[in-house]
Amino acid sequence: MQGKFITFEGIDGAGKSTHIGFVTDYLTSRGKQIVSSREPGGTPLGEKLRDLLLHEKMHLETEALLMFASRREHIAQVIAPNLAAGKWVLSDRFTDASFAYQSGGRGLPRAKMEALEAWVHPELQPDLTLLFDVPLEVARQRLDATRTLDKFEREQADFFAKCRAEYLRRAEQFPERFVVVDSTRSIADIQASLAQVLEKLL
Ligand SMILES: Nc1ncnc2c1ncn2[C@@H]1O[C@H](COP(=O)(O)OP(=O)(O)OP(=O)(O)O)[C@@H](O)[C@H]1O
Ligand SMILES: Cc1cn([C@H]2C[C@H](O)[C@@H](COP(=O)(O)O)O2)c(=O)[nH]c1=O
Repeated sequence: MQGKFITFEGIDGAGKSTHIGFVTDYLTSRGKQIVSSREPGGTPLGEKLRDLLLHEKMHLETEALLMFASRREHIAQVIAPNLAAGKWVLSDRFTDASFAYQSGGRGLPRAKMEALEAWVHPELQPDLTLLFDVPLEVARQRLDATRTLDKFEREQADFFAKCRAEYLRRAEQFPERFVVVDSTRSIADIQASLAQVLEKLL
């Protein structure tokens, strides 16, 4: 039987990476085999592209194309074969991030993103997308507290406002797969909600 595909989304600092370990443990305890991965990245070539994408300046369309190049490799090497083998694949970001960042944040016309999506994965969509949603100021405080910022994380508030708005628009467009998680709550509260969401998928 085909496994399920779960994606984790949100603006930088929203808290999505924090919960991937919890979801992995929860599903493992329910007998699922889990493969956890990320975008950009997830394969040796994808990780090289990630390094470029997070640290080099480039044309907006180059950025969008490299995101999808990394994704194509990720689907071919990790996502598709593992789903076919019955494993559950968790990905820290997928195509909704391209809509949020390259279209919403940077302004690439949505039609171009839709064309790339239709080319690279015409059949594949996540079974569940967890969108961790927080006001920009909360995300910014969490980031500042923890790390050296990359190219995206150094963007201004206006950029993240547009990314967040595009994420929320996607959630409205695809209510059958999106769950918007209020990520201002405590980690324990969020994980209690996640358990309820996951139960419905099992
Ligand atoms: N609900 C929460 N309450 C308080 N702190 C949180 C919460 N969720 C995450 N954090 C903290 O915020 C910081 C950022 O979290 P995390 O790395 O999960 O964010 P992220 O959305 O994955 O960011 P990025 O996309 O940049 O990797 C971490 O220090 C984490 O411990
Ligand atoms: C998949 C994808 C990612 N991005 C951006 C979003 C983040 O700022 C970085 C990845 O960093 P993270 O800490 O691992 O979340 O890349 C993007 O702009 N477009 C995409 O498609």
